[in-house]
Order: sequence, then C-alpha cells, then structure tokens
Amino acid sequence: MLAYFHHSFGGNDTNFGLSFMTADAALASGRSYDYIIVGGGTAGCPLAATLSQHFSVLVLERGGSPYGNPDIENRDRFGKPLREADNYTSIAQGFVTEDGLLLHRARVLGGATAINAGFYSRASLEYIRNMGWDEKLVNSSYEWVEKQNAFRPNKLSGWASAFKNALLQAQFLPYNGYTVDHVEGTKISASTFDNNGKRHTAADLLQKANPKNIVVLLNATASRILFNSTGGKLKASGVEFLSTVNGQSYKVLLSQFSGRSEVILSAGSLGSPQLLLLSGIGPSEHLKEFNIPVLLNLTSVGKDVQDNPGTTMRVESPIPLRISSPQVVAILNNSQIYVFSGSSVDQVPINGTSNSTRTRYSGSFFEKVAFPLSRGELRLRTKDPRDNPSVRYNYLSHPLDLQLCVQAVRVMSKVSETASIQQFTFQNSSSSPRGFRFIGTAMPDSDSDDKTVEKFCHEGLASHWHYHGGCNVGSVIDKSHRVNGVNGLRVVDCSTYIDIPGTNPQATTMMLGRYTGIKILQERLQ
Ligand SMILES: Cc1cc2nc3c(=O)[nH]c(=O)nc-3n(C[C@H](O)[C@H](O)[C@H](O)COP(=O)(O)OP(=O)(O)OC[C@H]3O[C@@H](n4cnc5c(N)ncnc54)[C@H](O)[C@@H]3O)c2cc1C
Repeated sequence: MLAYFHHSFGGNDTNFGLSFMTADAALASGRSYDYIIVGGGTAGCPLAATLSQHFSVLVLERGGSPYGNPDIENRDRFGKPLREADNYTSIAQGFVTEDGLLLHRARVLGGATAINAGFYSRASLEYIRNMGWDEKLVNSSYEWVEKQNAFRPNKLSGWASAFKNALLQAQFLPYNGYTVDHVEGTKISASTFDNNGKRHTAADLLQKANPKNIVVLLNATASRILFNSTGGKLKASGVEFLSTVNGQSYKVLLSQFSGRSEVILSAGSLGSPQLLLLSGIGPSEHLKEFNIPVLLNLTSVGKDVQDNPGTTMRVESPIPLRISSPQVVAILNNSQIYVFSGSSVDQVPINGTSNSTRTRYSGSFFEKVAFPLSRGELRLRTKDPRDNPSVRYNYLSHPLDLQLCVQAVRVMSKVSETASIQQFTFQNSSSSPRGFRFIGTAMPDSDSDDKTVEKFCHEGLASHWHYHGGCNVGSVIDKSHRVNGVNGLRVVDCSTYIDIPGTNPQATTMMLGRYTGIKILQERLQ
C-alpha cells in the first residue's frame, strides 16, 4: 500500500541535494512509516532508496552527513578518520577485540563506504549460487550500484603497477586485466574513488530515492526495537532512538495500515546483533546478565562472528610514491588467498625528535585468508547503544587458518623477490634485511621454515576490517533475511554473512541492499 507523504527540509547547500536528510528528530518522529531502516550504511542506503520507490521509509543513522567533509571525500586523507576515532562523536569508532586487535566501525551516513579503502570487486558466481540468489537480479543490482559508485582506474599508481608486474613475474596467472568479476589470477578492479580521487559513498545511492517518500534522520542512535505480540508471535512495531543532537529519546512507529510494515536492521556486523540483544532477542542467559527482559530466546544471536586474518609487508621506498588505495588483487589457491597492495606518504621524525621531520614513502602488500574457519562471539558490554559490544574473533585458532596464512605469506615473499619489487630496496643498508627497510615486523624469506612463518602470522596479525556474522543466515535469519520467530523484522548487512563475498565485501553489500529491496517490492506489489 502506498503511503506517500510530502515534506521539505529545505534544499539548501548543506544537504547536498538530499532534501530529505535532517537531524531534526521531532520532525521525523511524529509520523509512521512502512519501513524503518536502522543504519544508513553500505546496505541501508541502497535498500532505503529502493523501497522508497513505492513505500514510505525512515532511515535512522547514528552518524552525521559525509558530504562536504574532505577527510571522507578525499582519497589522500584515507586513514585520517581512523586515527581520530573517539568514543561517541567521531566519524569512525574504534574498538579493541578481545583478541587485542584495534579495529574500526563507521558512524556516518554511507557507513563503512565513507571510511574504507575503496576497493570494489564482485562476489564469485559460486558464492552467488551457494547463497541461492537470483543471478539475473544480482547482476542488475550490481549494475545499478556500479553506474553510480564504481570507477575503473585510468592509471595505476607507481606502486600498484610494480605490484601487478611482480605478480606476473612470480607467475600468479592468468592476467585478467581490468574486471569487477571474481576471477582466479591477477586483475585490476574498480574503486569507489573516482579518477580525481573523490570518494563516492553508499549515501550517493540515496540520490536514486523517491524524495517524497523518504526521511533520512541523522544523529539518531536506535536503542531498542519495539514489539507487540499477535497470536503469540512477536511483531516489530517501531523503534526507540536517542537523538545525539539534544540527548532526548523518541519513538517512531510502523504504519499499521497493511500489517506488512517492517523494521530492517542494517546497522552492521556489530550494530545489528547488538540491537537485537538490547531489544530482548538473543540467548536468554546472556540477556538476564543485563536484566534485559527476554522476548525471544534466539541463542544464535551474536554467535559465529568472524574476521579474516591477514599479515602485511610494509617497506620504506627509496623512490617517491603517492598515496594509493588498492587497485590490483591476486586471487589464488582456488580463491582461498587474496593479496593486495597500497602505498602511503607520511611525515616521520628525524633522529627520534619531533622538531624536524622528513617525508617517508612506503609501499605495502597485504594478504587475506578468504574463508577462515575460526569463529568467535559478540556479547553486550553495556546497555548503552552508543557503546561497542565486546567481540572475540579467535583469529588463527583453527589450524587450517594458520596453514593458509603461511601459504599467503610465502606468496608475499615470492612477490618481494621479483625484479619489479627489488627496485624498492636500499643499497648498502646493514640494518635492512635483504635490502628492504621494513616498517613494522620484517617479513620472513621465502626459504624460512614453517615455524618462523607461523610466528610472523601471529605476531604480524592484521585485519582488513571485513568482520562479519552475528545475525547469520540460516540461524538468526532465514533466506529472505527475516529474523526467525519474529514478524516484521529483517537484517540486511554484513552481520548476515557466513563468509565474506568476493575479495572484499562492499560491492556485494551495496548490491544486497538493492537486491533485497527489489525482492521486498516484488513480494508486496504482486
Ligand atoms: C577501514 C576500513 C577499510 C575497508 N576497506 C574496504 C575496501 O577497500 N573494500 C571493501 O569492499 N570493503 C572494505 N571494508 C569493509 C566494508 O567497508 C564493510 O564490510 C561494509 O561496508 C560494511 O557494511 P554494512 O552495511 O554491514 O555496515 P556499515 O556500512 O558499517 O553500516 C552500518 C551503519 O549503521 C549505523 N549504525 C550502527 N548502529 C546504529 C544504531 N544503533 N542506530 C543507528 N545507526 C546505527 C552506522 O553508523 C553505520 O552507518 C573496509 C572497512 C573498513 C572499516
């Protein structure tokens, strides 16, 4: 049932063409909606834009707008928001896993696409088939995203070009040239940075929304899903949220007209399971620890979270390099290992004093174990929705993950020994193993024994921020992304993945937002 409404928040310069974006909670909360989407991130924005074509949509986003902020929009500032993360207000929110690794999550419209490295690559056909997704709709959904947000690099950076040549010299073949498809071998992929270095976030997909049918409320942190019970089954009826503009709490309700309105969680792999737990859906013993009334004992919420382990080789370059995001990837060992590259420029103190600095150019490779078997758990730490939950990923605890990490490090060693990468060594440098000036832990040689490489995997453990799970398909949600045992509630984001799609998740996560939106429209309009 269509429920059009008209509003105007003023089409001024501050909302960058998104006339429906506001931070005025009072304005947004006095209405009911066909869909309330929690989280205006990678999945939430395309989902909202799609549903708004026929239904009224409210997006609750805890962060602010990405527009007009050079730290977000400019590729050369990549990493700055991560360094400036604080607890409650910054664009990125840091969290330390129980394993001891510092990671980040987004707190801004556009979600992680506003702070990530921009690498854009689709999922494999095998992945799409395993998920039981409609291949034709998957393709058209990718295309919908790519028209707006994916750019073919017109030139590789100096380091990316050397990395690509090194992969070919080391026989990581075939060379597939430029493609967004997931293909074994070496390829150049797309980026969400355009060729002027400007970032395009998932928020740009909101330009395709029906402005008469959508409200995007910023600085609104959902604290609880509201429910009523019909025929003994829970049904989502709205959302309670906290406006971080004025510190007040508000409620927004679903339209009761058709009985088919829904709350959809797209708050990410930390945010969505956290919100289910805060709302009383999760393992009862855990909820009782926090005196949260148990509405549904869904034991799998927060279980089987994962993050892909990896390591990095980072070296100082004797040749000036520019800051570059990943452009090239090697997809190896039947898609079990991926290797990327990136380069950066920073100022470092001379002789340990901060008074004088020098410019340091560095290049890096990083490997990723694609399908780790180690799994962990997400639990509440506090009842404050602004706080991070606690997460443990148990990196490398499964022996096969460690074996794959060893293989991946050996790939990086092989690449580092090619003529193409040897040009980045320093001559006559006694402190530099094999002529490289390593930044961080020195990577082992390709002839190092397994124990040495295993030690490097543990000591040099790094994340690509591809953490996922917590609302896994099959246990927390069904294949249509509906939460098991609840009516009118779905989850659509990285918390639903059992494995990360493709080399990196953002392409498929934006696609999934569009795809699920179309599926919901098809169900309701038929
Ligand atoms: C630093 C970094 C680099 C990365 N590099 C790449 C890369 O190069 N390529 C790639 O493909 N992937 C990359 N990734 C991973 C990828 O960006 C993420 O996996 C993916 O974008 C997550 O999508 P999502 O929709 O699950 O969550 P998000 O995009 O994080 O969206 C969740 C949204 O929900 C909001 N939210 C959370 N809780 C609440 C609440 N209670 N109320 C209201 N709003 C809430 C958040 O503010 C956020 O906007 C990177 C990630 C990071 C952090």
